[in-house]
Amino acid sequence: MAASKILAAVVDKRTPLDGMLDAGHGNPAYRALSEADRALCRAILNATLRHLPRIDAALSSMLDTPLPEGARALQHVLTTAAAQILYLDVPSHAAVDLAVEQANRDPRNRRFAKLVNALLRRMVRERDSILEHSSEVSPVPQWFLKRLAAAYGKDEALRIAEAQLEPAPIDLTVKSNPEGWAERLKARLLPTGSLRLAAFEGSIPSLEGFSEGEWWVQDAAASIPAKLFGDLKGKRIADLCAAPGGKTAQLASMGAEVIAVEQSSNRAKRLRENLARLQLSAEVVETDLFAFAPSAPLDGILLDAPCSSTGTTRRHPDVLFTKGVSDIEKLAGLQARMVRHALTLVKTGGVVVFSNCSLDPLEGEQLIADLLKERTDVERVAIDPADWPGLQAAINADGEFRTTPAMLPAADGYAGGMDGFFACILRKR
Ligand SMILES: C[S@@+](CC[C@H](N)C(=O)[O-])C[C@H]1O[C@@H](n2cnc3c(N)ncnc32)[C@H](O)[C@@H]1O
Repeated sequence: MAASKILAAVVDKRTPLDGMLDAGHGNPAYRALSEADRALCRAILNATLRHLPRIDAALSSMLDTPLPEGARALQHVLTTAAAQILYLDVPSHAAVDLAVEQANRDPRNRRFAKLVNALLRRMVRERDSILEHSSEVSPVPQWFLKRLAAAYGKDEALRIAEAQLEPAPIDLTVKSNPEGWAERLKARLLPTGSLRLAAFEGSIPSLEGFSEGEWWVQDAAASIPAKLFGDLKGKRIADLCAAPGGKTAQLASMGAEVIAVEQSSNRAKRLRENLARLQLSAEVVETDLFAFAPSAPLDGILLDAPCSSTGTTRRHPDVLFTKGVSDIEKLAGLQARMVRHALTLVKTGGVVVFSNCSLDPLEGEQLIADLLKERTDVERVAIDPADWPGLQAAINADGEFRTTPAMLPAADGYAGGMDGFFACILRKR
């Protein structure tokens, strides 16, 4: 019940999923559920959104005539039931019964209850053949597949789209001794220096080293930008979009004097809490970065800018339904202004590391190419693939990092993939 309502808010109103699944302030239908039902609701929503184009295709191939325009609520009931039948390890008959009950409960949909029953029962019977044919349908919405194909070519676009069907594994960044922690946590040491946990369902805080602040959760790709600074001992660095603080923590543990700038006070609170657990220190400044004025020019800036987040669809499958091309264009414009502002805050010879978790060149390669065309006082410092063994394929011809979920093959029983990230180094001449 809650799942189909929340799905409606994502798909019809473009409401991001995270906020609605917040235990304190989330959607009332979700908050009314028990812990176990909340977990099931999250699993249903993630499976539904991850496979939505394929579920929609399967449902419409089984309907002689499309559902009427006014039956959106019914469509969401069917889609969440189909996700359970096709992609979740839950009893199919319970999913069918619940969907029929939901149709009966809503006066607008009551007349469709028999259809819901027949359609979903057929889906249970034909499950294997539906799944077999599902690969004929793009796993991501067409608008996104088109943008991926234009940027990466058709074959790579499909590999990236397929990779986003897998939930992201959990990666950790450790303060020190990655080999030792890999052994203790039975994790795989990745070429980024991150640790990847084996399939994990427990609670993160119960893992060894969490309460001692020895590590934090951070996708392998997200750990790359801070590492691009090299030696940071004694350097003054501002992290301009800092919360929840994964990169601030890296900069602080690399020995920098860090100013963490964050405009959202809720997120700044989380950043402070995270730093406290990790026993790392940074000056936290709660402000819009455009109003941030350090007392003296800085040695460096990390600008991990707000973006369309299309590189994080493995963990946020709602992104492809809440964001679109106009958001990418708008965010690219904001990032272009942010990076120009960041360049005013560093000293001559200082660097700005620019990064974000978008897969779209408009927010990465293109944005930097436009900046370099316009500014002769800024140069790009090429990242040397020889410094990044195992990640050479993620460094483009211009010396920028471009990771995608299709990179980093699975190995030794550990999942593959990493977030889509763009990162580059700019130096002020
Ligand atoms: C992609 S997240 C940053 C993630 C962070 N760097 C990390 O590694 O944990 C972007 C952050 O920038 C903040 N932000 C967005 N616009 C901002 C602005 N104009 N000034 C300061 N912070 C901003 C958002 O509130 C959000 O916390």
